[in-house]
Parts: sequence; structure tokens; C-alpha cells
Amino acid sequence: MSKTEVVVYGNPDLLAAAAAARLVTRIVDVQAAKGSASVVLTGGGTGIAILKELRESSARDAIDWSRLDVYWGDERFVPAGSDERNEKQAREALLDHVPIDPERVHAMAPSDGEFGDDVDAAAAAYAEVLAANARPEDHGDVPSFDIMLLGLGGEGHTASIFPESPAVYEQERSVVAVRNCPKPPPTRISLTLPAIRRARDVWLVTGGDTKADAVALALAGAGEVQIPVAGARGDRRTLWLLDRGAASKLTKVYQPPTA
Ligand SMILES: O=C1O[C@H](COP(=O)(O)O)[C@@H](O)[C@H](O)[C@H]1O
Repeated sequence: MSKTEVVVYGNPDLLAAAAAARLVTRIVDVQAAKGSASVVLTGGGTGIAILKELRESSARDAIDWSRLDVYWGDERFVPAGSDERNEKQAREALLDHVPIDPERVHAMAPSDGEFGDDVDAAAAAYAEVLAANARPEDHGDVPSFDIMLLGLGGEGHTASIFPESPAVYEQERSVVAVRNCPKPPPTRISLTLPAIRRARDVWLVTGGDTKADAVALALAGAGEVQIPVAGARGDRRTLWLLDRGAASKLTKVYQPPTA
């Protein structure tokens, strides 16, 4: 299992800018080493702020967008045009502004798409997308994603895996339908913790003191049933990128970077 690293930035803007810079560097490094790279996006305030920062950065042109696969860790099961959709927010923040190959943008189905309001069928279809994109060296039906961005909620959810919900117990499937979420909208699609742990790098990105309890509990070793984000780990690296608010209840002192 990878070691957990924590970096704390002085404010949310710095967090988003620094995470975007890290993302460019890691994608470029992976593309140089392997030819193409894959990234899993998250919804939420910090996740979308990072994408906006990336759009506004001239460094984004260092990425070969034609050799990047994009997936989502979770999606709100709402109509395609809804502003609540993580996909729509990511497209507006970044994807509509870069020369990405549309075939390599792997979105989860909306509630008015080909599966209608059958969220189980939509989740199963996304599991098939993952399986179809897994290579022999991935040793399973989920790609070894190069970078997975994940946000978290104040109660400890990550992706759309909520505390003590059926999704947190899932050990077989890579993608599940999620119902009765405590945070609206109530119906969602989510990667499971076993699928998340297939990623090489998992980056937990969050800001604000409403996240401080969940961050502190996860980093203190809480169980994943109560605090699902505690179970989000990368195979190569688990990196927490926080602002001072989100880090404010950590007992260990994590220094902001000096440069
Ligand atoms: O609903 C969701 O919320 C979380 C966290 O969002 P935030 O705005 O409170 O930071 C996000 O990680 C997840 O992808 C999203 O669907």
C-alpha cells in the first residue's frame, strides 16, 4: 500500500492552482513514459476549481490532449443538461476548451440518456466501459488509472460512497448505483472503493473547515464504513492536497510548501 502524503496550502485559490500545476506535470510525465495517460475527475468545489485553473494556465498546452483518457469517479444521475452534473461542470470548466479526443471522454450516463431512469443499467454500462478500456497489464476489469482526483464531504463521503451506505460494502463490482444519498441529488453512480484502489495515484483534494473533521478522522485511521474517504488509496501514491481550513483539525503539523 502507498504511503500517505499531505500538503497544505495557504488558501483555496492556492490549493486549486497548485493542484492544477501538479496535474499538468504528472500527465506530461506519464505521457512521456507510456505514450498516453488517464485521469479520473471529481465533482465538487475544489475539483472544478482545479479544472478552471488548468484551463487558464498556459502550461495546459504541454499536455497532449489527444492522448488523454478522462473518466469520472462519480456522477449525479440527473438529465444531461442539468447544472448539477459533474460532467457538465467539467466540460464548462475545461474539457470544452481543449483539443481532447471526444472518444476518450468516458462520461457516465445521464437520467435522460440511453438507459432512461434505470440507474442500475447506467452503472452496469459504466462498469463495461471500464472493462473495455482495461489492458492486459491492468490484471482486471478496471484500468490502472494514472491519476484519480477525489473530493470529499464533511461527513466523510468520497465519490458517491456515503458513510454506512450499501456502496461502501461493495467488494465485487467496480461501479454501483447509489440511492437515497444524504446530499442531493439523491440518485447517483459511483466507482466503488476496490475500483478506486486500482488507481496508481489517488489525490484527495478539498478545502474549507467544513471538511476538517472528515480529513482528521480519515488521516487518523478511521474505518472506511464510517468515513469512506479513509478507504481511498492509490497503489503508487496517496496524496492529500488541502487548504488550511480543511487541515485545521489535523494533530500532526503539515507545513505548506516553501516555494
Ligand atoms: O456531490 C459531490 O460532492 C463531493 C464533494 O463536493 P464539495 O463541493 O463539497 O467539495 C464530490 O467529491 C463528488 O464528486 C460530488 O459528486
